[in-house]
Amino acid sequence: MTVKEKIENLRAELHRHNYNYYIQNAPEISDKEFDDMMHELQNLEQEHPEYKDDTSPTMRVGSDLNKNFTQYSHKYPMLSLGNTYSENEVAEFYERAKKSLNEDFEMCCEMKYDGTSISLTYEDGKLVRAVTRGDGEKGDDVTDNVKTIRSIPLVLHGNNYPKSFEIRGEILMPWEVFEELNREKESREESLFANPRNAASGTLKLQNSSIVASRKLDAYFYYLLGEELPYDGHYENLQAASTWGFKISKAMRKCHSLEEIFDYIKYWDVERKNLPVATDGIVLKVNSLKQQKNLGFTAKSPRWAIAYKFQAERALTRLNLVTYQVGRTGAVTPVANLDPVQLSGTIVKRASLHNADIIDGLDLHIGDMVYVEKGGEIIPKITGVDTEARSFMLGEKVKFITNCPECGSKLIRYEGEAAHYCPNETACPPQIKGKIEHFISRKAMNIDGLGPETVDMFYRIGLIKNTADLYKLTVNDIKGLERMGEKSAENIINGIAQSREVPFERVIFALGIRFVGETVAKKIAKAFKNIEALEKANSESLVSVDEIGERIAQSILSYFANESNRELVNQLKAAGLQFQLSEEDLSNHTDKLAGQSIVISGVFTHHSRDEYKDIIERNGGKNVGSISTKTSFILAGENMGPAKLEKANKLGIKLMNEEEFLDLIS
Ligand SMILES: NC(=O)c1ccc[n+]([C@@H]2O[C@H](COP(=O)([O-])OP(=O)(O)OC[C@H]3O[C@@H](n4cnc5c(N)ncnc54)[C@H](O)[C@@H]3O)[C@@H](O)[C@H]2O)c1
Ligand SMILES: [Zn+2]
Repeated sequence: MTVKEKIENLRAELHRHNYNYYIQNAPEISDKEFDDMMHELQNLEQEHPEYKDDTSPTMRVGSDLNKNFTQYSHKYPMLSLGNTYSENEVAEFYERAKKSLNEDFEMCCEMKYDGTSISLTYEDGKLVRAVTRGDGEKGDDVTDNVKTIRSIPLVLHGNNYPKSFEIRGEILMPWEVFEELNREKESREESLFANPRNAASGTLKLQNSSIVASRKLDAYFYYLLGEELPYDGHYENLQAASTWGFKISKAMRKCHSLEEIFDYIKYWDVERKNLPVATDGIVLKVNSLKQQKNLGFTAKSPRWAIAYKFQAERALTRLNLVTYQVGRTGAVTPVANLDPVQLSGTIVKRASLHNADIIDGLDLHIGDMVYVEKGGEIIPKITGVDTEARSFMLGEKVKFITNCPECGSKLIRYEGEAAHYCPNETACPPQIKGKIEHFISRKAMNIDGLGPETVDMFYRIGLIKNTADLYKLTVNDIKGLERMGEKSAENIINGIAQSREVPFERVIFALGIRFVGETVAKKIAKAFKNIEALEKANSESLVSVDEIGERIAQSILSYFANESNRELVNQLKAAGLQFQLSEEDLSNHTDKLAGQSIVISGVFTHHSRDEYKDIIERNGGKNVGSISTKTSFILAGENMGPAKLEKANKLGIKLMNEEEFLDLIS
């Protein structure tokens, strides 16, 4: 590989990881791995200025911009921080500042909170706007969501705050809330958040502020900006801000020597484990704003600050075996079986290896001594191999299996996906069981009294082979089976019978077509109205439905192209399930708002907000959370927020009152 290719590869990889991290909130690699790659690229670019490129990930802040929000330009750019994992580089940073300033200075040390950054603007003591970092130049306006965070003051205390200022800080999801949220997600078989930071930034970008409110976010503030701040000292300004009602960390301290700085680092590396929120390092800032100005900025970060990041806690242990799990979707996950080892308070015996690329990247061998890290995840993972510890006793190189461990089918890998899949959807045991479990789950057919264990048992003893078999069961078939009395048997059979009334959209969801979640199922039900029309749909008619792209369309097509899926649908139809919209649904639906994006704001008299949301959907419109150029109109009640009103005026978006709206759809 030439240097140029190496640089291009690194750039492409870093762009991809930025996207996974900031937009998808689902990183594939650890922060340390990301930072190491970034440093490698920085070094190469420095040695080879001939390959300079302004779009390189080294030149810009990773972007969280999301098309569902209105964007707002920052008055002062929101940058990242230079970071290091080495104490030597902290010392070098300190010496550089000392030399450039050439006068006395103080260094403010503070915790590096690991959440997502936010900029708040206050005017006359009131919160007027909350904007994410975005790409550093402009961010997403998330004011409505931020207003639900209780520790953020909407109105300031006292009266000695500047008339207009900006304050920046970190929005965080406390550990406790994060763990609870992931437990809930796990029980619903949804993918988990990798860490509280991704959970916080994902939550902040939700369209529904009431869900944001239920997630109990918190926030700490660490920069005050404006033309008329009370002090020249960063530390002093923040102490003032705490009297106005902002949450300012008690862990801030001004240091006057490198020794004091290292004491601070040592102390907090241990003590931070007792904090209720995640931290990933220490931030050092030259305290005087005047001196900060003298030191200035690079394209991406200030020269007067640096982040020292803590190493994630890790343990070293032996890899004994790699086993493979087949999930409900057929995805195959490699699992490392380890010599038990103590890590952050628990004993770890197994760790995820994610996919074949990760295994190859580690050059993993059986018997290797491997590093295990937890990094906020529920399942720990392997982050490295101690190659020095290899001896002649080393076992075989780990090779990803080629056939399904459950049914023997040859595994496949979809274009652009990291995972291997077993394609034998209709006969691979964990996939069948998984399909049935999904089918009976609460958001699908919601069959009372029937849980995964019972389904597992029915399958094991050959009572059911697919979801349609459920509808053939009788009380006599199942009473007397493992822990199954007459009463529970009747319950189950009743529950199954009642599920015949479950509406079409949930039946579609229950089929478990890849990529067809609850929302997509709803859209499909509305668009096609019955299963026959859906079976006949082609790629064109599918992608013309809102929120359905190529990937989902392909998946639906290949589902119905499969003979045994069509056969199953026929059996379910014969069993009496709802395979068309109800009369009521059909008569209630119109296309009057088709293609329109509508924002609801204010208080209403004729219907509640939720009723209006429903009315909009039933008439083919789309509810959106915040105003943008794509908004068709605003359904405006009384007391619409001033920020929203201003934005609507600025973008020239029409306001419609309740009566006008009801006229429109009547
Ligand atoms: N794992 C991955 O795939 C992946 C991908 C992209 C980025 N990342 C991680 O994200 C980092 C880049 O993110 P980033 O640009 O937000 O940088 P960063 O998180 O390393 O540091 C900058 C941020 O720190 C926050 N911060 C917390 N406490 C602070 C304080 N007291 N004072 C000032 N700022 C404080 C601010 O939000 C600021 O934007 C990378 O270094 C990497 O570790 C990981
Ligand atoms: Zn299989």
